[in-house]
Amino acid sequence: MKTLVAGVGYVGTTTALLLAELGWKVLGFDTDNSKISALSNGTLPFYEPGLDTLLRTHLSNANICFLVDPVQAIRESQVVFICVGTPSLEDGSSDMRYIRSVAEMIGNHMQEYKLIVMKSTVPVGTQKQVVQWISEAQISSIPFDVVSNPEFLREGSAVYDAFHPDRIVIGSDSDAAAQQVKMIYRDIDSPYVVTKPATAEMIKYAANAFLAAKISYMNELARLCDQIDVSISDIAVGIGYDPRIGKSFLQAGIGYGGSCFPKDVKSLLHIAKEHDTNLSLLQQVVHINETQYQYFIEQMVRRLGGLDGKIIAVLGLSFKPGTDDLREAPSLKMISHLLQSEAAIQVHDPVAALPEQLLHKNIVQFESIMDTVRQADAVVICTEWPEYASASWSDLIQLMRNAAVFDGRNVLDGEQMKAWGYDYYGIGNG
Ligand SMILES: NC(=O)C1=CN([C@@H]2O[C@H](COP(=O)(O)OP(=O)(O)OC[C@H]3O[C@@H](n4cnc5c(N)ncnc54)[C@H](O)[C@@H]3O)[C@@H](O)[C@H]2O)C=CC1
Ligand SMILES: O=C(O)[C@H]1O[C@H](OP(=O)(O)OP(=O)(O)OC[C@H]2O[C@@H](n3ccc(=O)[nH]c3=O)[C@H](O)[C@@H]2O)[C@H](O)[C@@H](O)[C@@H]1O
Repeated sequence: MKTLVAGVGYVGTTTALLLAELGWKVLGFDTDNSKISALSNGTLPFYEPGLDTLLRTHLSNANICFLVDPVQAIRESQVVFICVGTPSLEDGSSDMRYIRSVAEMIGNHMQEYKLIVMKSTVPVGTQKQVVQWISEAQISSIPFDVVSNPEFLREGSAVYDAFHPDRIVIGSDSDAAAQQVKMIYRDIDSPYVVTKPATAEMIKYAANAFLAAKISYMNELARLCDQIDVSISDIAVGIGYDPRIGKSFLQAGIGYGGSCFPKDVKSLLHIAKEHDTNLSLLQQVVHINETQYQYFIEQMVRRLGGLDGKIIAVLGLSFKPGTDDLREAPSLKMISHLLQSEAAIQVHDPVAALPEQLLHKNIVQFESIMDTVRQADAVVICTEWPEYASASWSDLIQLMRNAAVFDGRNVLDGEQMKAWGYDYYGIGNG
C-alpha cells in the first residue's frame, strides 16, 4: 500500500518518515518546490533532532520519495495524510485555504477509492467540510472516507513522540476506515480513542488549550510569587507530586510560543464565539500569555534603571529548545521591545538565525555565548537551551560590563549565580 503525505513541514515530514519506518511506501508532496528538492537531497529544511538520519535511510532504501506533481501524487497513492498548515487569520480563526486546496486536488485527480487521514489541527466540523470539498471537485462520483487523526507531537522531540504517542485519536463515521487507520499504525504500542470526527477535532483543541492554561496559571502565580518572596519553581515541585496535577507544564517563564498553542487557543475562542459561548478562562489564558513578556521587561527596567543605551545579551531565539522554529517565539517580542527602547542587542541561539524583520543596526548575532555576553549590561535568557544552563557563568562574569542576569526560563541556579556576584532575577523567583 502506498501512502501520500500532503504538506511536508514539521508534521508531514515526521509522519512520512514514521510511515516509512512502519514499512509503508511513502510519497511526500508539497507545493513548496524548495522543500521538495531539499528533502529529495536528504536535507531537512528545518532543524529536528534525529529526523535527518531517518530521512537519509529511507531515501537510500527507496521507501520514500518526494514530488511536486499533484496528479502523480494522488493517482499513485491509496491513503492520503493531510499535514498542511492551518495558520491563524487576523480574527483568530484558522486559515483553511491549504486544507481546501488539498481536498480539491484529491477530488480532481482521484480515480479509485481513497482513505484520507486529517492530521492537521482543524476547527470542529472540518472533516464534514473536507468531504464536501472533495465531492464537489470530483469529476465522477468515486467513494472515499475522511478520518480525523489529530497529531500530538512536540517540536524538538518529534521523532520520539511520533513513535511513542500517549494515545492515537481516530474520529471516523466509518468503522472500516477507522480499522484501516489502526492497521496502518499496527506496530505502534498506544491506546486508541476511536470516536466521532467532531470529537476528535475538539480533543486536539482541548488538549492544547489545557496545556496553555497550565502555563498561564503558573505565569500569573509567578507574578504574585515575586511580591511575596516565594519561589514559583518550588511551588511547581510541591504541587507536581499530586498526580491529579502532574509535574509537567508547570514551568513559569516569559510565555508560551510556537506555531500551535497561540494559534489553537485563539481558534478555539473563535469557534466558541461563532457558537455564542463565552470561554472566559481561555480569554484570560491568552491575555496572561500576551502580557507575560511585558511583565518580565518591567522587572528589567526597574532593576537596570531603564534600557536606553544599554547593551542587552539575549540568549535563545527559538520558541523552545530543540528547534529552530521562530513562530510566535516570545524572544522576538522581547527583542522588538528592547529595540524600541533604544537598547543595543547581542543575540545567540545554537540553531536559529535572526529573522529578516529583526535585522537592524542595533542588533548582532554571535556564534559563541562568550562573544554574546561581552560588554553586556544584562543577559536575558529567552530559551532554555541546555548550553545556557551549563555555560561557565563563573568565568562569563568577567566579560560583562554589568553582571545582571534575567532568567526568563528559570534555568540557572539563582543562589549559585548570586554567590558568583551576579544580580540575578529568575521569573517568579524574585
Ligand atoms: N508543528 C507541530 O509541532 C505540530 C503541528 N500540528 C498541526 O499540523 C499542521 C501542520 O503544521 P506544521 O507541520 O508545523 O506546518 P508547516 O508550515 O511546517 O508545514 C506545512 C506544509 O504544508 C505545505 N502546503 C501548503 N499548502 C499545500 C498544498 N496545497 N499541498 C501540499 N502542501 C502544501 C507548506 O508548503 C508546508 O511545507 C498544522 O495544522 C498544525 O497546527 C499538530 C501537531 C504538532
Ligand atoms: O499542536 C501542536 O503543535 C503541539 O503543541 C505543543 O508542542 P510544541 O508547541 O512543539 O511545544 P511545547 O513543548 O508544548 O511548548 C510550547 C510552548 O510552551 C512553553 N512552555 C512549555 C512548558 C512549560 O512548563 N512552560 C512553558 O512556558 C514552551 O517554552 C513553548 O514556548 C504540544 O505540547 C504538542 O502536544 C502539540 O502537538
